Amino acid sequence: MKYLHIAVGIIRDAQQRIFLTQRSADSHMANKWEFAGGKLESGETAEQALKRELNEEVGIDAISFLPFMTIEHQFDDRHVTIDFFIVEEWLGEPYGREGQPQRWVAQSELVAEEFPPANAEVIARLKASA
Ligand SMILES: Nc1nc2c([nH]c(=O)n2[C@H]2C[C@H](O)[C@@H](COP(=O)(O)OP(=O)(O)OP(=O)(O)O)O2)c(=O)[nH]1
Ligand SMILES: [Mg+2]
Repeated sequence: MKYLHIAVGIIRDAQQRIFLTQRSADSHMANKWEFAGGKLESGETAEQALKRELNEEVGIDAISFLPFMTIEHQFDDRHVTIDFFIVEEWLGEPYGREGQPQRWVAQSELVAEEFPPANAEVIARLKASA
């Protein structure tokens, strides 16, 4: 079993819209929509990984972010711990820097089925507070 620690950013603008990107067709959870982020590298904190991944994947420099929740999820082939952060201040304009499709969605209109199953509780909490 693989054990992975992931840091992801829920990028939210002043109109309460959230920035999503689509996972590639050849990745785990292929074609699902996600919050940008990825695996912690050795020696990194979740916050450091978050900043690095947001720069690599969506081209922004995160200025301030707050922990939102941590989820443990068992997939068939891996166990993941995901630290979700709300990101509300950044430099630059987010875009799919690795060529991945992107979109902004109103927080109240997020659809849980579009995301990996690990995200269900996070989506429910975001919608409940929208
Ligand atoms: N980024 C992200 N990953 C998620 C979310 N929900 C969820 O279950 N995951 C899972 C999918 C993957 O198994 C893992 C994230 O790994 P990743 O493939 O993005 O890792 P990475 O960016 O470091 O990519 P790589 O270097 O392995 O290509 O977490 C989410 O909302 N965002
Ligand atoms: Mg990633």
